[in-house]
Amino acid sequence: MASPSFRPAKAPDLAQLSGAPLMADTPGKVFKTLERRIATLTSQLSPPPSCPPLISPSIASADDSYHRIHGEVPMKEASWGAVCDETGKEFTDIIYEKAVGEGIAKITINRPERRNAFRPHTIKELIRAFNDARDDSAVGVIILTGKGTKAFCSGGDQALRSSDGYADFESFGRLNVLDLQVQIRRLPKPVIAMVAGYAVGGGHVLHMVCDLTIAADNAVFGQTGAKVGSFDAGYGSSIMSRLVGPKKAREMWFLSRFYNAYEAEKMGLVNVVVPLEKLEMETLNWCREILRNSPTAIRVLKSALNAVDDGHAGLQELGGSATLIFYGTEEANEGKTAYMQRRRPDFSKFPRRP
Ligand SMILES: CC(C)(COP(=O)(O)OP(=O)(O)OC[C@H]1O[C@@H](n2cnc3c(N)ncnc32)[C@H](O)[C@@H]1OP(=O)(O)O)[C@@H](O)C(=O)NCCC(=O)NCCSC(=O)CCC(=O)c1ccccc1C(=O)O
Repeated sequence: MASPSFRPAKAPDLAQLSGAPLMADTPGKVFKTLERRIATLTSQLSPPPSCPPLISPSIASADDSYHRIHGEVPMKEASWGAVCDETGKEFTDIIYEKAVGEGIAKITINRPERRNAFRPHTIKELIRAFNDARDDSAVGVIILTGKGTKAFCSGGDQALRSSDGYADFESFGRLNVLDLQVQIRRLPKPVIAMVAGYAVGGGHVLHMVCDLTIAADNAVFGQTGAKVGSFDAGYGSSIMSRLVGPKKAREMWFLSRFYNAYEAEKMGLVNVVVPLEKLEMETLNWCREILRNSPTAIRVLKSALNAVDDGHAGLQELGGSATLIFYGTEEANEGKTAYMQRRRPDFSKFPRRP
């Protein structure tokens, strides 16, 4: 992104400054008045001296012990291995891959001829892939993306929309994308939306429920519901309002406009915008940085960041992580062991910390 530049402060010409009283005054007074007016105009044209630059210099490679110890992650392509479904069959609507030797899974919506619009079957496959990635303890981060460069996802397949949801191979409709949203939100590993092209309608909601969004410079974001007769009154409204603020959220839903990647970044919808050709490399970088960090810290942080907004379900997720950690302690083990040995547990040696 180009660095913002302020217009240089240039001295205004005298014609601008000429006011009737100037001519009648003594030269000393005229000079002082001129000086004051120039100072006022100059202060309006140039940034105040203490104003920090809008883009702060990167400290990613600062020369301090923190950076010397942690260093930078290797910049290299991933080697992807395809994953079949649990019955050994190939997925049809998605591509599911894992990076060889790295804890990264990549799930790609594979309907580029429909701008990666999803049908119920697509969602069922996505749910199965996300379940697998959750259960695989070698996986620490999951990328969600769309096939090709034209679209991340254009929402529900409108050709399959009926009076009770979306119907493909069944005689009744479904809105099963809502189950997928909940699954991503509760999944105890970070999910990163890697967005090239359109992320609109239900596709826009999908990127919003992901933990992070890396956008290519060709990405386009927006809700179309008010134009196509649909709305997401769940996460699609509440998370958006949290991300961009209530006024902007109303604008996005009521007007159904599209926003380019830089506008989306400014609104807080995406974490970073990169050139299209660098999209996957940048996303891999973010994944690798996350993978260097404590998985338990990240698990608890994700549930903590969602807890208030997700109400009881959010607390349950956070509470589940607390129980998981507690089970690993001697104190918890004493309770279980005592039960198994049919004796009274002895918790006396465990501190009652302040
Ligand atoms: C995305 C576009 C802006 C791209 O425009 P363009 O590049 O010009 O391509 P097109 O020529 O329009 O499209 C190529 C091809 O793809 C077909 N297509 C694209 N999008 C869809 C779609 N969503 N459904 C069906 N088909 C689609 C298009 O028809 C073309 O096919 P041809 O055969 O070649 O003609 C533009 O395509 C566009 O505006 N698309 C529609 C975007 C949209 O309105 N999406 C639906 C929003 S509503 C929704 O997603 C609800 C989802 C949902 O299930 C839900 C319900 C209730 C609560 C919550 C949710 C939720 O959160 O998801």
